[in-house]
Amino acid sequence: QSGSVAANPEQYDESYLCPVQVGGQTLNLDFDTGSADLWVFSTLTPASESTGHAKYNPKTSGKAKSGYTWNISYGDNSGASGTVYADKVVVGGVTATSQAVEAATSVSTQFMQDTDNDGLLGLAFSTINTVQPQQQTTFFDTVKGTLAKKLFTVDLKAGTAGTYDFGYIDNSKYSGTITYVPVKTTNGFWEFTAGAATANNRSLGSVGDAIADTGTTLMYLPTAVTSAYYAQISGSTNSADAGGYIFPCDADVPDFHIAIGGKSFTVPGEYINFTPADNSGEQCFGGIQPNTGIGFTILGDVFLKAMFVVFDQTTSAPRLGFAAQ
Ligand SMILES: C[C@H](Cc1ccc(C(C)(C)C)cc1)[C@H](NN)c1nnnn1Cc1ccc2c(c1)OCO2
Repeated sequence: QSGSVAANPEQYDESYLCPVQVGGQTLNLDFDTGSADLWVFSTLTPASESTGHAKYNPKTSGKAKSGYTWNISYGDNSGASGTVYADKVVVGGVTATSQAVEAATSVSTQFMQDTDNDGLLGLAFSTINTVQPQQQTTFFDTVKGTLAKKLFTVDLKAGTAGTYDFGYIDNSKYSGTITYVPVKTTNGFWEFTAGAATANNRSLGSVGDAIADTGTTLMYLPTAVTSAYYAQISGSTNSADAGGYIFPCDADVPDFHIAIGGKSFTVPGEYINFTPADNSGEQCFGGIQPNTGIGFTILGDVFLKAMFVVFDQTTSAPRLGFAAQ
């Protein structure tokens, strides 16, 4: 089988939500290549924590996996936990007849507050799934064997709907050729080595080991690369108040170029002029921030929305394919 689902951006492209049928109920989920749990707001989530969210009702067709629990905490200190059901999950027509659906019985305030978000659908490697006593497979791993090709592609866009395609590569969605690089799976992420970064024809240094993470909004780069980039924007500062680098909204924000597999890819400066940093709208928050304290270099949505990316498990060695949109 194969299929395609829309990826709808929230305001400022903070995250992208995709309609998914879970036990026959449609929920808008944040597809996350940087985590491996499919969890949803549910009728088991206290009303005080779930107003405004679509909820999964396991009573309709879910089969309880008794004694199974899950508990996830994300790098931004948000998190959720709950119990586990097996149910039918359909994404863009691709059907998992019995997928582990992790029903939330508790969610952190960040999730309560984002009422567009009805849960996450993890697309990292199942080795980092949090279900106990027995780890469960991601949606992709559950359906992989039934897909025309064991891959999915990600085509996020700036300020408009993109797509996640499962089982095929749509050649109309990218320009030029796809450049493939090997993936290191030991940490459970789609982790690869990126190369030299430049802006205004000046070297910013090497980006190095990085993860392709659709669930992260921004790019979190090595501090040396980040400071070298902002040295090119007059008036930019790393503001503890704002929580990162900001600059005058009318600044000339240079394009960011990154070498992957020997090819150069461009993130337009306008994607890096990310959002107003304050109500005055005078200062703007950068789409590139330092990876301090995160432990990984993360190429999130600001990077991904300039690219067409193939998450490929067609061979025993997973790989990532990159092309310009
Ligand atoms: C943060 C997301 C996971 C998430 C998504 C959405 C949300 C809200 C809907 C409530 C807005 C919270 C959480 C990411 N996914 N791979 C993730 N999950 N675990 N680590 N990361 C990457 C990281 C780690 C640390 C960081 C960060 C990023 O941004 C700022 O500091």
